[in-house]
Amino acid sequence: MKAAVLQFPGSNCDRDMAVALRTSGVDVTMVWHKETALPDGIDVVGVPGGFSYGDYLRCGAIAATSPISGALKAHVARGGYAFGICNGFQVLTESHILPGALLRNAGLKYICRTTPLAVETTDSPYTRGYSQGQHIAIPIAHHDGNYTADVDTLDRLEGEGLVAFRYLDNPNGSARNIAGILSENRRVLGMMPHPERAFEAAHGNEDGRHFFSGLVDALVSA
Ligand SMILES: NC(=O)CC[C@H](N)C(=O)O
Repeated sequence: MKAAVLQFPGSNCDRDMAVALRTSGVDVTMVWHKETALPDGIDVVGVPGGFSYGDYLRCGAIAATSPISGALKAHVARGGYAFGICNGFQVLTESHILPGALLRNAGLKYICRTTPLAVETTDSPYTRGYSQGQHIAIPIAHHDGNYTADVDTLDRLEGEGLVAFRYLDNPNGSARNIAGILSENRRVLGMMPHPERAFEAAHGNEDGRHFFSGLVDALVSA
């Protein structure tokens, strides 16, 4: 199984994402933002966390117009798999690959801590490694994690079971406690918490491991 991990100037979770994927058995190629094509035979694209382009304009807004973003949009339009963590989620909403937007945290502060989540659906490659309703603890580190969308979109996401994760403590003011969502075809996921930072014993928490092992199981059997 092959993955591409995108790298923008200011990405800082790209190597963590690659380590989590590689440790899960995935062949990973790092792809610089100036590339206009993804490597051949890619099964999934990872859009990592960080501060792409210094968070200028809005988090993820400039990355959404970078050369590689055209290839990402084409990959998703073809039904390809992709996931964005934190700044990656912001890139996916700014690219209009996923609906809604990530606003400044309600408390106006950067928050860096581990937060409890509920797994809202197991019907996706990213969440199938968990059980329905399972409570997990995953680190967050962001200042713009306050998920918002219009009421119709929020109703649709909930009605179609496209909310992947919900905060149990809503640290940032997100609408309906949403921490992560899926695309309509369930092949694209965006989430603010960082499963790659809770991946191995040295992290003191391995709750993020099943995100990657579930993805590998799903795509190997796809
Ligand atoms: N860890 C991250 O990816 C942070 C995303 C973004 N820079 C924010 O602070 O909201």
